Amino acid sequence: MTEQFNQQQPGLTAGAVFYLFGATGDLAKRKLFPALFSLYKEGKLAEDFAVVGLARRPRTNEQFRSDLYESISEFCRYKPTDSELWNRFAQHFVYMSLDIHNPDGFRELNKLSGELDAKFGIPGNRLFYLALAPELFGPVSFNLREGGLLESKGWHRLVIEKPFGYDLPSAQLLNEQLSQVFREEEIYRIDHYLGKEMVQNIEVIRFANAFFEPLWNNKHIANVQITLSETVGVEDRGGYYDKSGALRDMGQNHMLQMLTMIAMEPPSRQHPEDIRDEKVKVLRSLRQFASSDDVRKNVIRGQYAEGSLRGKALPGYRQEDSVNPESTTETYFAAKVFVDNFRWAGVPFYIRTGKRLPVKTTEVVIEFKNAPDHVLFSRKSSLSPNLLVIRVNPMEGIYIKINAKRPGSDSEIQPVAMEFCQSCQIGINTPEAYETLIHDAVQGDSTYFTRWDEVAHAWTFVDKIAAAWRETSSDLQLYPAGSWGPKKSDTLLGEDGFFWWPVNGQDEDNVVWVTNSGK
Ligand SMILES: NC(=O)C1=CN([C@@H]2O[C@H](COP(=O)(O)OP(=O)(O)OC[C@H]3O[C@@H](n4cnc5c(N)ncnc54)[C@H](OP(=O)(O)O)[C@@H]3O)[C@@H](O)[C@H]2O)C=CC1
Ligand SMILES: O=C1O[C@H](COP(=O)(O)O)[C@@H](O)[C@H](O)[C@H]1O
Repeated sequence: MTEQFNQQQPGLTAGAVFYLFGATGDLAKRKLFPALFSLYKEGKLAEDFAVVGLARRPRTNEQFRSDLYESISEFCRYKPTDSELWNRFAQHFVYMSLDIHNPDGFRELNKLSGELDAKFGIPGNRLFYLALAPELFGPVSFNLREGGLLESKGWHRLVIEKPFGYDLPSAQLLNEQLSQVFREEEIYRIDHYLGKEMVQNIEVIRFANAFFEPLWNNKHIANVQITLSETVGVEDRGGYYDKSGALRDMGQNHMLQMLTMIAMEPPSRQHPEDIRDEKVKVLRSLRQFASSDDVRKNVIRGQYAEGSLRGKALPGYRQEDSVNPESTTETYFAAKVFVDNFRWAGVPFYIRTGKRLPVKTTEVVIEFKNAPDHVLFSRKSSLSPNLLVIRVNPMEGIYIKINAKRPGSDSEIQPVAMEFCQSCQIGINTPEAYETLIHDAVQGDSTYFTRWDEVAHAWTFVDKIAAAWRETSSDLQLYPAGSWGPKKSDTLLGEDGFFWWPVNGQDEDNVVWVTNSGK
């Protein structure tokens, strides 16, 4: 059956069996179960679905449903207080103990699937969600085929979690394995940042506003700043993180994806492939670092040492569980990146991410070039650049900074901020990224999933940095936990005459706040 983007029934899901591999894991508990409940509660999941939880440890259906209840009570934006709704929802869930390496188990799973199709009136549609360690992605795919699970009449889709490889060669190997079983259009590679409301909003802000769209180029934009800062350390993921580091964990995927959304050309149609084609063009236009020196000059890396945040003492990265006490893995990086195409020639994109920074925030700042210093303005004050700030997370909204006359003064200019806080207005009703993405996958809409060529181009870019870093770790800077990372990342902008604009949560002086609520 040819995979198609289902545009006929927006909002409604075609019935499917969801196979949740890794059903006893952290991701299922914190994100996937809550997402399914929210979709059900909002009527985006009809009654013709079933979920099979799969992992090795034994669980009865009752135990599994009780795990489900706990997870939803703790992590979902809706609570399971309506017992009739809860019971209806829970009866769609069953559990089967299965080791990925056991082909007989997959044949049994196929039998169970037929029973679920019949019970819930499902037309053979199958969505395989792999919330598993990446080395299991290949074996699961082969066993799905061997077990006969891909022989049903309906569609078959594979949703896979990051990381998609460790570098380009390992990603290629993984892709070759998956391609032996699934076609590219059946593979949905998750990048949960693409499911975030404000990341999806970037396209609308850019293309639906007459006062941004004409200015969106190197004639008017001085620089772009993308910050993904976290207050948490590595928590209990030290084993994974120590092999990955910030560049692979956040840079290769979330940061480059956000950059493509900012920099891409308008797609010719609102179709997944057209949008992804435009994103690929941006990735292809990224200026590759020419040498290891070039990397060291333009990419700053750091690792948190002991420090404190809001009065709480924090350990250094090397003291964290499952981390090598002599580790040189970066928990922070900042880079100056160029998109070498006609629109963006000469505009620096500064990107940074780090753990144990003072504030949890994801923001994009578009800094516009100043208007000419007019004789009227230059006497009493200098102009501050206009800013458009897209706040992605945890606060969602838009903030614009413009210049206005200081009331009562002659021609004194002051910066004035206007803010639209989406999350303040919509509150808990903002869908979680995983809800949006699961819904899209069931609909067959792959717009906000990463296509293989995007992944490959992103690895090509990142591998050059990683290779330079492997040569020596002498450029790794330690920064105290709770600080804004290595001082050298300020120099990255300073040498171009710019600085990191304060993000939400940092104080900004001399700004008058005019919010959408008028307060
Ligand atoms: N947790 C998170 O916040 C995020 C996770 N991810 C990605 O999601 C994936 C899952 O992560 P996470 O949930 O944290 O991992 P966990 O280690 O918490 O869970 C792993 C799951 O895999 C199951 N499992 C392991 N080996 C086998 C096997 N041989 N056969 C069957 N099941 C097996 C485990 O169950 P059992 O032991 O019972 O078999 C468990 O349910 C990873 O790829 C991770 O990188 C991505 C972004 C965020
Ligand atoms: O993918 C990942 O993202 C989280 C940050 O996600 P957010 O939605 O909370 O901003 C990060 O903590 C984790 O290390 C990384 O694997």
